[in-house]
Amino acid sequence: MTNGAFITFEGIDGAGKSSHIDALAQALRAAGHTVTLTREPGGTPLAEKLRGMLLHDSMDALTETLLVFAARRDHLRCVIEPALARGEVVLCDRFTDATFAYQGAGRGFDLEVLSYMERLAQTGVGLQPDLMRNPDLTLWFDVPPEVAAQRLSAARAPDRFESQPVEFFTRVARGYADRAAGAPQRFARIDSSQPREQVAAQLRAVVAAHGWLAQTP
Ligand SMILES: Nc1ncnc2c1ncn2[C@@H]1O[C@H](COP(=O)(O)OP(=O)(O)O)[C@@H](O)[C@H]1O
Ligand SMILES: Cc1cn([C@H]2C[C@H](O)[C@@H](COP(=O)(O)OP(=O)(O)O)O2)c(=O)[nH]c1=O
Repeated sequence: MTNGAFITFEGIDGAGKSSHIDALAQALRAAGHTVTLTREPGGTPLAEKLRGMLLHDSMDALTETLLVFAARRDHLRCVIEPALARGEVVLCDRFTDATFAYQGAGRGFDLEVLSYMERLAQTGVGLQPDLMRNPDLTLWFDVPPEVAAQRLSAARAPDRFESQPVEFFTRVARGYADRAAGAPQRFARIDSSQPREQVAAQLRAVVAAHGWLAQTP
């Protein structure tokens, strides 16, 4: 058994995840936790190579899904499970909810096949052979797609996913909402259309409510 915690960050591109993950890692470290900060697709040398292909090379939805799960399996085996076994807090920028949202809802890939692949990729990698690894908490940055698009257009050159039209992100956002409805105990919705300071305060309050940070008065 492990005392570690697996916390994932999710949301459409431009929702504001990356703006908060470092600060949360710092707060957790200040509270005495050892934190592994990582991301998907990526987090290992192999998975980072796959990330490069996923973000820049054109491919069909099945190829995309296979690469995403291959990267995830390697990441779980080499980084996430060992960190959790050491009792660390793992903060991961995206995980399987992104696959259901982007490949499933966004690109229309079969959700039942995704569920099967999820089970296959996330089982038998840790100390408990029968356990299917899932996040303990998913921080879902929810923002209207139009707001996210506006933020992104001001921020950076788009990759293959970010250059999709706003209708794609409307489907992706719906995919996240469906995943959240299916696992309400695991998901915490962060209203990411708020100003940055309020988003940070809400985030901190959620993590504190789970006992990983002190409650602020
Ligand atoms: N609450 C916010 N209000 C306004 N702009 C924000 C907010 N949070 C993030 N941004 C800006 O929006 C852009 C996308 O944020 P980012 O954290 O990179 O999103 P993500 O990692 O979810 O794609 C960045 O330019 C960032 O500075
Ligand atoms: C994990 C994952 C990410 N993605 C996509 C979503 C993002 O557009 C992209 C990379 O995610 P991200 O790390 O959020 O990129 P950035 O920090 O540049 O915003 O990969 C999927 O399509 N499926 C997945 O399973």
